[in-house]
Parts: sequence; structure tokens; C-alpha cells
Amino acid sequence: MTDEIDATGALEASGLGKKYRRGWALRDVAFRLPAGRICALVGPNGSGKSTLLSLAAGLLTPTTGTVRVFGRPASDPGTRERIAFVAQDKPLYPRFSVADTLRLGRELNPRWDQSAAERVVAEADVPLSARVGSLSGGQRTCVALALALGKRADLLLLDEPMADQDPLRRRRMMGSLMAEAAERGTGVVISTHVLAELDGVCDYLLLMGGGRIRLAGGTDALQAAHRLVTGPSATGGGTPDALARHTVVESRTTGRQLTALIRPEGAPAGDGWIVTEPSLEDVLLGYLRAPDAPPMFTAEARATVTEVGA
Ligand SMILES: Nc1ncnc2c1ncn2[C@@H]1O[C@H](COP(=O)(O)OP(=O)(O)OP(=O)(O)O)[C@@H](O)[C@H]1O
Repeated sequence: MTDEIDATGALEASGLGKKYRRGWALRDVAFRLPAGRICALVGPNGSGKSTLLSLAAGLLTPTTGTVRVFGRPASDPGTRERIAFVAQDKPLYPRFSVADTLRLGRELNPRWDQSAAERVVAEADVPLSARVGSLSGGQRTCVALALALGKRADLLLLDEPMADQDPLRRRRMMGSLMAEAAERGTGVVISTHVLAELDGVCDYLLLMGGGRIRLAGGTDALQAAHRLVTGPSATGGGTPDALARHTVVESRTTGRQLTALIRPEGAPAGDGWIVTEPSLEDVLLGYLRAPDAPPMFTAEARATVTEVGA
């Protein structure tokens, strides 16, 4: 990795918006992803994850704002060489064998790494002689991932790559993907609905909702900024006094007990309250249950360039 990569960040969006015929899929998106991070991109169906990844891959043109990859516009031909994108539909030539597909990868990519690509298909027990059209959906995904890893890109953009993998293969593929990324300092943005997949694997998080970014930053910093608190619920409902000065992301009451995910301002809560640090999944579930909770960006996730959106 060069210093230039470190200084500019892998991805930086500013005032980014995308409007399809039916309306806005992304609005005023601004965030920064430093280089070399493994970033989970999470959000409900239709929240804009695929649109954001396609914009970052330079396959869609923004309606407003910009998205920069290593400091250059995503659509620059030079930038595309540094990105590998695995889309949900994984376009591959069905008549080609797996070996032909990897050969094409080698011809198209100057930095091609044949052994990295072959390792991925071998780990998934996909024969090199098999025709792509005869493979299962999960096996085709492995071939698409092999192409992405063989490209030796600086940033991998993966749109729900594990959705059609069985649990064992999912674990194995995540492991080898992350090992490759760690070894080369490759950045990864991986969209997923499987929250359990993220803990211990991703060190950065982007949570989307309604075409906007709701949470952005390093997972450690995001976890540290939240607390799970349990204590007596307020008589007559509402927020108990003990939580009044905090940002309450989400709360639930069971009988006389209230459990809340909060962003504490100072000491979390008073006597009679149990305070714990939430897991990453606790934080995500809290925000997913509360679509109107105020967004949060850690310092490193704030875009350095500002641009006015539509
Ligand atoms: N090509 C398109 N033409 C028109 N509308 C689109 C197109 N692609 C996406 N949309 C709309 O944009 C919004 C965001 O879609 P997008 O696919 O980016 O969400 P997503 O978070 O990736 O969803 P999922 O988790 O279901 O894959 C949705 O309302 C969707 O209907």
C-alpha cells in the first residue's frame, strides 16, 4: 500500500445521491472509509446498499455529489483497476469452464494472481474443468470471488457474497477472504444481512436506512460509544429520569423493567441500573428496531470534503 492510499482513504462520499425513475435510492450520503479496513455494509432491504456499492464501483453515475476511491472519482478508468466488485447477480459466461473463466481474468488484469484465484475454487471443491453454467448458485459465487481475489485489487466490493453459501462454506470462505485481505492490506466492503457473520471479522461498519447512512465508523469505537442499560421503567411510560440526559437509541419495557440502548453523556445511569457494553449485534439490532434514532459518525468516518446534496 502506498502513502497516498493511506492519506486519502479507500472510499469517501460527499453529498452523494442517486435517483431512479421511482425516486431517490440514496440521499445526502457522506462518509469516509479509511484504507485497509474490513467494512460491513448493513441495512434493511431496499435501504440503498447495492446502489452505494455500484456507485463506488463506478457502474452507476451519481445524481448528486461524489464518491471517491483512493482520492479519485469512482468512474476513472485507473480507479476501476484497483477495485474488484462482486455484484449480487454475478455475471459470468455460462459456456466457459472455470479454468477458461480464470484465464480470461488473467488476460484482463495486469496484476492477476492465478494461485490466489485457484485457491478459492479449490477450497470450495469446484472443479476447474466444470462449465460455469452447470454450477450451483453457491459455486458460481465462489468463481466470482476467485475472479475478485485474483485481480489483486486494493478494494473489494462484495454485495451479499455469502447469501447462497451453506454455513460451513460461508465460514471457510469468510476466513480465507479475510486472511487474504489482512495479508495484503486490501480493503473490503461486504454487504450482508447475517449480523452474526460480522463479529470478530469486520472492523468498520456502515449501517444504512432509507437511503442514508445511520451509523459509520470503527466497530470498537461504535461499541464503546453505546451502553445497554437495564433498570426500573418510568411510572406511566416514557423515558425514566435516570436516562433523560442520554441519547436513547431504542428501549423496550418488560413488566416494570426497561432495557435500553443508549449513547451515554457522562456516567451511564444511576443506582439500581445494570450497565453493560453491547455487542456489535446489540448495537445494530437497536438501530434496526429504531429507524428514527439519531445517526452517529465516529471522527474517522466523517467525510473531509463537503459538498451540498440535492
Ligand atoms: N435499477 C433500478 N431501477 C429503479 N429502482 C431501483 C433500481 N435499483 C434499486 N432501485 C430502488 O432503489 C432502492 C434501493 O435499492 P438497493 O438495491 O440499493 O437496496 P439494498 O439495500 O441493496 O436492498 P437489498 O438488501 O434488498 O439487496 C430500492 O427502493 C429499490 O427499489
